[in-house]
Amino acid sequence: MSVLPVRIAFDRVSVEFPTDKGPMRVLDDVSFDIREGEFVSIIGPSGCGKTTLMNMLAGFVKPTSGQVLLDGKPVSGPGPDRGVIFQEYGVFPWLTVRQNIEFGLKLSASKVTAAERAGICERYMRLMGLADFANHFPKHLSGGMRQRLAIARAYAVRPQFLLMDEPFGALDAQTRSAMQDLLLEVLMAEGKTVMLITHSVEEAIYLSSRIVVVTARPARIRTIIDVPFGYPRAENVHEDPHFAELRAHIRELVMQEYAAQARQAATVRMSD
Ligand SMILES: Nc1ncnc2c1ncn2[C@@H]1O[C@H](COP(=O)(O)OP(=O)(O)OP(=O)(O)O)[C@@H](O)[C@H]1O
Repeated sequence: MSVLPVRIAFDRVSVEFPTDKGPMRVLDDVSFDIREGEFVSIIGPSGCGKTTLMNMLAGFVKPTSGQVLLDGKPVSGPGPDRGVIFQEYGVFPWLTVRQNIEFGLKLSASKVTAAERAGICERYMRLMGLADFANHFPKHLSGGMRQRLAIARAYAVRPQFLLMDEPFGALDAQTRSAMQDLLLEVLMAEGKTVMLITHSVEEAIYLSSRIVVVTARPARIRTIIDVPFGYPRAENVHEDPHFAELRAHIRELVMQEYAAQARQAATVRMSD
């Protein structure tokens, strides 16, 4: 069996941010690779450093030590090869729904004609349930619709990499599940390499090929778990007994890290 190439490499990465009390270490010696076409989820306690990990890959934050490599080259800044979707709506309030989706396409290195652009726009507006709102501005959309617009904007550019930070966290359960299925469809059709941050163990197992569990801050790798389900992923995988076992196992690990975080916080309070 041929081994697919490594596209993303975190190589002994540490990050420290300056604070009033001196440098705060957020990531500590993190190393892992993501291969072509892999879907890797990152899961761990709140505030442990997951977004910082993604921000380095997106090119917004530089490591204090170690390096983040994209196809073997250190990340030097943001680029159109990486579609980034944040927790908070990444839409331009001064552009309509259609203009928001078209925006990235106009910038995109892969030149598309105006007719192709219009076609891609229509397709994503339809898929995201936004077709009737093409000429609306974001302020007239619900929070969930704005988030779907942000997702549509990222997908429309067809980036090689999708970097998603809790993209579905603010959506209602039904929309969240529809968005997960749509993401799997987009991946099947276009074959991307994905890094997803999520607080949902269920979501991580349903979507990923591997799950990286990170520790309480400073985030280190606690363990990396191979998800034993292939693609296209059957929707009823949720009912597989292995799914329940894996969910219980990962929940236990994450709970342990939350407990470690609470202990650390108590120690800091006592030493204040
Ligand atoms: N640019 C920055 N300057 C200073 N501190 C920062 C910066 N970015 C993040 N931090 C701090 O680093 C820590 C980790 O933040 P990060 O957003 O990476 O965590 P997270 O695991 O993604 O959290 P959550 O799950 O709650 O989104 C937090 O304490 C945060 O306040």
